[in-house]
Amino acid sequence: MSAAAAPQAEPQHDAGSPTSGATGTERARYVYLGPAGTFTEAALRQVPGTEGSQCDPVGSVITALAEVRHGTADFAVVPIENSVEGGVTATLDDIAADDNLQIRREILVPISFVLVGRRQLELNEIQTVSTHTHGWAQVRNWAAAHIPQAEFIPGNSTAGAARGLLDDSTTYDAAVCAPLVAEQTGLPVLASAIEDTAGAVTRFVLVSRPCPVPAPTGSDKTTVVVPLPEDHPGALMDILDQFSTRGINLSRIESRPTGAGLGSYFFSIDFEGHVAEERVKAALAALYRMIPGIRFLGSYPRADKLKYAIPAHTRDAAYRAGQEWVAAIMER
Ligand SMILES: O=C(O)C(=O)C[C@]1(C(=O)O)C=C[C@@H](O)C=C1
Repeated sequence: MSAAAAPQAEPQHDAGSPTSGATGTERARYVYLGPAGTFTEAALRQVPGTEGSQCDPVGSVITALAEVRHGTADFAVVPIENSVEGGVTATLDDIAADDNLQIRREILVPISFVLVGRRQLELNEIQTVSTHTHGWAQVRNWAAAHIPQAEFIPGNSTAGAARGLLDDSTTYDAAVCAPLVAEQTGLPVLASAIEDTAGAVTRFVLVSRPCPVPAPTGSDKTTVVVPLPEDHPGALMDILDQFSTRGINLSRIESRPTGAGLGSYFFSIDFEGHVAEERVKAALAALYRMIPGIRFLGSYPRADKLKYAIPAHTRDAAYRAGQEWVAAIMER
């Protein structure tokens, strides 16, 4: 099926999809980085159709993606990018590892943190504080100013760190988490709105096994993974050229080590546009000719529904006009 002809596959309609792993009578199973109260759960709750579905917390991003790969879950919601701290490397690396996953939609969650304690404590009494490393990175200036004596203990998630305080055997004094977790647990809030950057946002993605690409909405994003070719001077410039020459705007590009050795990298790239657009097809085909190891991770609707401008000479109509002109020459 061509991408353009593919139906708009909203996740709530996926239960009957042969690629979703669930049949028409089964409920789809969603997994997310838990426990209850993580920002990832807040992202999951924004996905239409999750209300009547089985939604299970798991211990890590890697576990969530593995469940989808192995077909024990239909969908995973995982964090991919934070407006302050950048890419979530566990997600970027794992999602790029093979062709068994596809991004179906993106979800944006505003981020604000509170400091909760095992009991009511003065800030200068806190010796140890736990949270997710990405959470810590977003409050580190506040921590340096207000609890400089506190040692950071990395946790699997913000909510996991906070819920750990309910356990008598936990040794740390405080945790950084979402305000909702303080409400859910009743843990005392020692400080509020402690994020270093007001208005921070984390971007999450809903991931399934590969399936037909949803139809373009006119406000879409595409994610690809491009290995950095060896012995190709100017490779990055040549990669970027494929986008710029076709008027395609990148919204994220990050280089990540492949793990195969020093100097071995791949680029994780998001750009504005949908694989059904002629300019995007042309760019992807050109990249494939240059770097056959390129991976397509999905075209999906933008969460902010922002319409982007497509330069006139790279619109589908312009591509068609060009193709017709060449065809007319061949028919002379
Ligand atoms: O620990 C959580 O609550 C998460 O959902 C993970 C996560 C992340 O990986 O960035 C999500 C949003 C916040 O930026 C901090 C942590």
